Amino acid sequence: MPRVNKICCIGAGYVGGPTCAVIALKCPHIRVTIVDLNQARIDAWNSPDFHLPIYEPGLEDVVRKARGRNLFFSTDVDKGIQEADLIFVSVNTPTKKSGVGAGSAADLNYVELATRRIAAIATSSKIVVEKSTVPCRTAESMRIILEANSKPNTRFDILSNPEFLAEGTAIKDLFAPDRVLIGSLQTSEGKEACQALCEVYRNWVPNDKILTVGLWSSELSKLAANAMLAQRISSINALSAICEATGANIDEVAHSIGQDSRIGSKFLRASVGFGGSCFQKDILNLVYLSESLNLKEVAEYWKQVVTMNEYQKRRFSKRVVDTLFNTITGKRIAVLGFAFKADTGDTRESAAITLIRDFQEERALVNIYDPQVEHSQIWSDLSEASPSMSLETIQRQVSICSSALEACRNAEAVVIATEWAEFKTIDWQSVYAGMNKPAFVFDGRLLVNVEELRAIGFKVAVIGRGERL
Ligand SMILES: NC(=O)c1ccc[n+]([C@@H]2O[C@H](COP(=O)([O-])OP(=O)(O)OC[C@H]3O[C@@H](n4cnc5c(N)ncnc54)[C@H](O)[C@@H]3O)[C@@H](O)[C@H]2O)c1
Ligand SMILES: O=c1ccn([C@@H]2O[C@H](COP(=O)(O)OP(=O)(O)O[C@H]3O[C@H](CO)[C@@H](O)[C@H](O)[C@H]3O)[C@@H](O)[C@H]2O)c(=O)[nH]1
Repeated sequence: MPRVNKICCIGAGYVGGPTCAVIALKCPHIRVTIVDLNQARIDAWNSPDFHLPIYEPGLEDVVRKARGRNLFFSTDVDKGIQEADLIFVSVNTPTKKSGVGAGSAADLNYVELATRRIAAIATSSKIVVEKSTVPCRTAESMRIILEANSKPNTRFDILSNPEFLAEGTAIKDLFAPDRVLIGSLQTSEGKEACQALCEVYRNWVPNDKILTVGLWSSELSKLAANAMLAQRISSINALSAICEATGANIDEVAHSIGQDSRIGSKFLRASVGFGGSCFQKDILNLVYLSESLNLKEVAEYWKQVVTMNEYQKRRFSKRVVDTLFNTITGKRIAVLGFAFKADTGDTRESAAITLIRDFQEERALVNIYDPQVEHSQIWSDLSEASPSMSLETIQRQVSICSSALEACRNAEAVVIATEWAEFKTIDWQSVYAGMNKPAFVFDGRLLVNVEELRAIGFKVAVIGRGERL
């Protein structure tokens, strides 16, 4: 069995960075180099004050312990490839924006470029591990590219090792994963390569949590896991609409059904809609795969999960407008939270972006506060969401504030878009004093104590609760 001494990870993003930093920490005998074409990102990973490019609880501590010891960050992709005996491909696989499959298929250009680079540079045998989330059978395309371009006496074994970490809990998830999934060809060489990667994980993951399967099952399991998780959220959000219309309470409904051990209590939190770089992209990927396989009904089934999510976001912004007497023109709305979930600075597909765009279209004034998201990121997301508006126009309507209290000053309504823990301890009495009356709170994250806020004088609307404000 080949022994892994040197690992290279292509892609220093949300997955490559934390994943390989943890491998370096847990495997001091392995030299891990994370490479990326993006100089600014690598500089941030190497920054002397550990101002890392990603905010993730516990990540700085891991990087402090391993960087310079057996963990390195570099833009020298070729050297990283050349030296490694195992290479993770952890590049982005966004939804295609143009061409065949635009809007649903995964853009595999980055995976292909990285694969071609490996083929061009490698002069010794490598295990190439697909870490990015990809459609079923991508490993086959990678194998064909590598074999067609390989040098004499150089062999490539391809593995699929999808990542299941969630942002905000990435380090916790990597330290104690529910499972590590490794797919390989069921040949003796494929199984040997698989065992070599298993050995790496065995340094800290119990053996019974390391699952070895066929390549295609591994690739499909990743898409399936995200589709099932997102489907739960769309299901609970669909029920939240029924709650609002009937007077049932979604918290009580979620708790009641979650007690059934066959259903389970996790991932049943109604919200303003799921966001993040993965759920929508991966479901659309599954939809495209189903369509390409002529499985029209299967494609329609999964597509509905995304449709419901869009509906939930729209339903929420419409509720804000309807409640504020059918017009928000010229009214100030404080949006608390811009990240797609708590404990991350990531804003990809964040529901807050859609809400703010809807408020802008109604010509409201919007104050935003988020404890982690960079201001430049907010401006770039809002510009992308409203391509017909210049940044100057957007900035006449939208302000970024440095605290929740500041954002709420002179506002008519507060909208909670992200479940940051600090929003649970807001001094609502002071917020109320600074707002125009009647003062409204729209809780899209089931976060506030409704009775307490009503006692102060607020009118409170909560997702999945339809009682009078
Ligand atoms: N973000 C998550 O929580 C998460 C979790 C599990 C799986 N995934 C999957 O992992 C993959 C990576 O996601 P991410 O969030 O880390 O993306 P990301 O955009 O944060 O990082 C990808 C990095 O790859 C680099 N890159 C692209 N092509 C390159 C090349 N040819 N050579 C060197 N560097 C290159 C980019 O510059 C970028 O820094 C995706 O397929 C995603 O679906 C993401
Ligand atoms: O009960 C819930 C749980 C989550 N969410 C929302 O769903 C989105 C996604 O949350 P989460 O899954 O926690 O974060 P991600 O980082 O997107 O992680 C998902 O996507 C990753 C990328 O593929 C996978 O690796 C993870 O296993 C999978 O959980 C966020 O907007 C959450 O606010 C809800 O609305 N209700």
